[in-house]
Amino acid sequence: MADKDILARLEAAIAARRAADPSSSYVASLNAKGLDAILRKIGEEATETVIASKTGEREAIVHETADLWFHCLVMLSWHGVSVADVLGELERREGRSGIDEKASRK
Ligand SMILES: N=c1c2ncn([C@@H]3O[C@H](COP(=O)(O)OP(=O)(O)OP(=O)(O)O)[C@@H](O)[C@H]3O)c2ncn1[C@@H]1O[C@H](COP(=O)(O)O)[C@@H](O)[C@H]1O
Repeated sequence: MADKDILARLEAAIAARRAADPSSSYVASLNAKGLDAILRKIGEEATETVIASKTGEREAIVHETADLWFHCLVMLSWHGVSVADVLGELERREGRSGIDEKASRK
């Protein structure tokens, strides 16, 4: 079972690598290319996650979802939004049915 603190460690690693040498850091190279490059990768990885899910191959689903989550963390870091902000939003929604939430918006 993986350690749930990996998200916090990965967030710290991404923050630390943003200003590194792009020739030795993928995070730095992506940041150097700019937000559009980060968003393109999220789009690619989201598509690959969908394809993996359609194949039903467990290993591919895990691999592509990890790629997607990683690139979302790079995007959050770009905007200075923390993992805690996103986890806090999920926590805020905890226990409230999506059906009820949607009905309350009408
Ligand atoms: N978790 C990851 C991680 N997941 C995926 N990737 C990289 O994401 C890239 C894009 O994945 P693709 O499958 O699309 O590969 P690709 O087609 O070669 O990529 P492109 O040419 O399209 O950019 C690959 O180079 C992967 O190695 C990651 N790179 C880094 N990390 C973490 O980030 C930390 C800092 O990394 P560096 O900035 O490289 O030091 C690392 O210690 C890791 O913990």
